[in-house]
Amino acid sequence: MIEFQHAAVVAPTAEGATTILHPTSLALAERRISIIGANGSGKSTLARLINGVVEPSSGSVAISSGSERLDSVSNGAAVRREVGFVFSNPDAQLIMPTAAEDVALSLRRTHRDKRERRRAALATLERFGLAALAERSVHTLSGGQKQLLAIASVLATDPAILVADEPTTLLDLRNARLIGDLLLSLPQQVVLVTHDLELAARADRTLVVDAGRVVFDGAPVEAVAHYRALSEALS
Ligand SMILES: Nc1ncnc2c1ncn2[C@@H]1O[C@H](COP(=O)(O)OP(=O)(O)OP(=O)(O)O)[C@@H](O)[C@H]1O
Repeated sequence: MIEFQHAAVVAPTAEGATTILHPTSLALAERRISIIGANGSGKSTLARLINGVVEPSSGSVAISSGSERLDSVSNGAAVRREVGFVFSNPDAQLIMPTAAEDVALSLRRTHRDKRERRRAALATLERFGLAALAERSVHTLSGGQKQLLAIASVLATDPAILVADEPTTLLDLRNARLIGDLLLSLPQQVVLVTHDLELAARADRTLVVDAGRVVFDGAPVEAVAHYRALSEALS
């Protein structure tokens, strides 16, 4: 479960301070949650609060399971172990020379022994259909393969939650569908920020963000209709 309690984000600007996210309270328990909204509305900020990359200026964000509650600020390191994050551009995430080494890097904490770590990395690649690419330089992979590898690297340590910020934006139709299908079929709780309204509509619950506020929270099909109406009102 992801809990926002009056979480707000205010950023300093030359003119003073600007509110990026107004106080927001949410209890997110559904397995697949999508977040939609216009450019600059605050979706990434909302997503980044979940793993503590962005800290709330007031209020709190926490993940909980059973009686355990991990605050994104005071338990930041533990939260980041439980919340994997995938960006739209896999180049920002893939830092090792080969695919196998990149997955192994994610496993450095959980698998201290080098040979064990490599075995686990290869097993992860196998699980995502990437075994044949294990020794390939990540620079030679296609955009779709890179994104799949970035997701595999994040999921290698089996986080409880996966937050993906526009993971299909840079992909062609086929790869966008492939990655979208994969994300929605994961056993993890998935929070998906996307401009792909078809994909967003396949979630269990959808948040619509507008000008730093969650303006709709509910059934995906109704959320998409709400967002379309908002966009039309502006044009
Ligand atoms: N650290 C910061 N300082 C000042 N302004 C910021 C900061 N971070 C974000 N913003 C502003 O807050 C607003 C929301 O940004 P955010 O990245 O959350 O939007 P978004 O909905 O994810 O947009 P997009 O769809 O374009 O990725 C934007 O106007 C952005 O410029």
